[in-house]
Amino acid sequence: MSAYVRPDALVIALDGPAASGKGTLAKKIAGQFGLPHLDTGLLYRAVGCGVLDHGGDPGNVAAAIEVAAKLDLAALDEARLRGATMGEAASRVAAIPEVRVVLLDLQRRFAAQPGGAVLDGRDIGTVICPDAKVKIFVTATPEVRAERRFKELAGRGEAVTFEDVLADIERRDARDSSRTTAPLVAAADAHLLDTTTLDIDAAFRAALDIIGRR
Ligand SMILES: Nc1ncnc2c1ncn2[C@@H]1O[C@H](COP(=O)(O)OP(=O)(O)O)[C@@H](O)[C@H]1O
Ligand SMILES: Nc1ccn([C@@H]2O[C@H](COP(=O)(O)OP(=O)(O)O)[C@@H](O)[C@H]2O)c(=O)n1
Repeated sequence: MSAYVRPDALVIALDGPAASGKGTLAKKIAGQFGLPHLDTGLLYRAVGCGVLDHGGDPGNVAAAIEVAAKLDLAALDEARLRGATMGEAASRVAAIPEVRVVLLDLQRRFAAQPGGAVLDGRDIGTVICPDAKVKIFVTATPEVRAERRFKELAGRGEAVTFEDVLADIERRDARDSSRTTAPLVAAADAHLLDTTTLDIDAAFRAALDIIGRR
């Protein structure tokens, strides 16, 4: 069952590949407009993490569905979920169509809050909120994205190399783009925002410009 979104609500959808900067932009946009923000990648990371914690394989359909069905948004351990191994596990459970079905309603209900909401992920503009007022597809070259994620993970004390991070990003992008259900693809009516040569402030200004032109 899909949630009813008021016609005057400002729903903003940001999608894009790993470490393109969509989460950073989504947070800043939500702050600017006083809207709630949902990082939908965290949901898939939490499912992957839950399966791993029970000693399971993220490719195990039954185990992933069971964890997804019991997901508690209030109990997400964000710091842990942002670790490199969780990104890979997330991408594997995210390729299971039944897991996506279980998480669909939760995301739509979040988007249906009275004033609107900002959601970031892979399929927000295409599947979760096809009627979003603004859709932005955030990209950057794989090398620049890997550099950003490498700095982030190294800053958290994770023992990673740039080469490992780049390989992880390319593997996840390929899996996310080629899966049959809700693949990573820009919605036909999304605005493309390439952040390769933009710092966070410049990317934020470009996003505000897109939103202002809606
Ligand atoms: N335009 C940018 N320039 C430089 N670093 C950025 C930019 N946007 C985001 N970052 C940094 O890159 C990393 C990944 O950004 P994040 O917003 O988490 O990406 P995503 O949500 O697309 O995976 C974070 O450490 C963030 O601070
Ligand atoms: N709406 C979404 C969000 C994330 N995901 C999956 O979850 C994984 C982790 O998403 P994320 O947004 O936390 O990853 P990063 O872009 O931050 O690296 C992605 O690689 C996707 O496989 C998805 O399928 N659909």
